[in-house]
Amino acid sequence: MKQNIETRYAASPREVKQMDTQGLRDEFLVEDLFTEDNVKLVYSHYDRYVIGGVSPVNKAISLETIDQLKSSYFLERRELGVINVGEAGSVSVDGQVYELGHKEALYIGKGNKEIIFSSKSSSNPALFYINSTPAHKTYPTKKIGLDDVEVVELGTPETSNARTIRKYIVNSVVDVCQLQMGMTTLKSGSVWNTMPAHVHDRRMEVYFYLDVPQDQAVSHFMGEPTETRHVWMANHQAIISPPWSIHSGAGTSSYTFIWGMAGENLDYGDMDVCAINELR
Ligand SMILES: O=C(O)C(=O)C[C@H](O)C(=O)CO
Ligand SMILES: [Zn+2]
Repeated sequence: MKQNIETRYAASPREVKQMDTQGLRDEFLVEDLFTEDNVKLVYSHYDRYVIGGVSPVNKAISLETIDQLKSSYFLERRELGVINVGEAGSVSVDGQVYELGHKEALYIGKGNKEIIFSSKSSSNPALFYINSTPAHKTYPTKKIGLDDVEVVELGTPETSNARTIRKYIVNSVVDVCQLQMGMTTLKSGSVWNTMPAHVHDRRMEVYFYLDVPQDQAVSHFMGEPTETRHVWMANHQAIISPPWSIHSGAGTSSYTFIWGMAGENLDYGDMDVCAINELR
């Protein structure tokens, strides 16, 4: 089994200002997360965040360590969040099997050696979106189903930003060292996520777009609030947001995205909100 691995370095606002379309895409966009019977991993130097996709179709896939970690197994010094964006599947964690249905999540604590991903049916495979961060302590592995999440409603139809935020891996739901993950779904007719936009210099963030119809797209906005850039994104693509950058998007239809964060604190509400009419 191949693990397709990329490294992304951290870039400063000064460098990013000079980037053209392809430069921005090469630096921040994560494509091809799901290829049959493969693992794709992107190791980012922002908070040493790992973004990945695991797509077991005809066989089970084990998560192996990568050179970037210099560890004997992947979770030797890390924790892992998994959200299944495909059909039914399971994750075996040192022999304990967790069944994950569509949009169910699993938090896996540091120190677990053998992580094996499987689909229930090769004709309707699971798609496991994964995020991983360095961890200093072992917390118990926990499945987070749709009934376990914290739900927040934000926005209004009048401002085209009515959406539901589901917090899966946050410290009020599961004990974590630094990883946070959740899912935001736009209501029909609304297109703007994370508007008003914000930054949080204490945490980097990654957005992974899903439920984007094949002939539609999301224009994702990034950059300093007064120096924004956009990146056009398709279904099942992710984008890295540096801590100094806004992360917001407008779709040509409604859609869903998974956000994941790591850094200085676990305070979801620690955001510096940008006035909409001051964005440039
Ligand atoms: O639509 C939103 O607003 C979000 O989903 C915001 C993210 O959760 C986020 O950026 C958290 O920092
Ligand atoms: Zn944010």
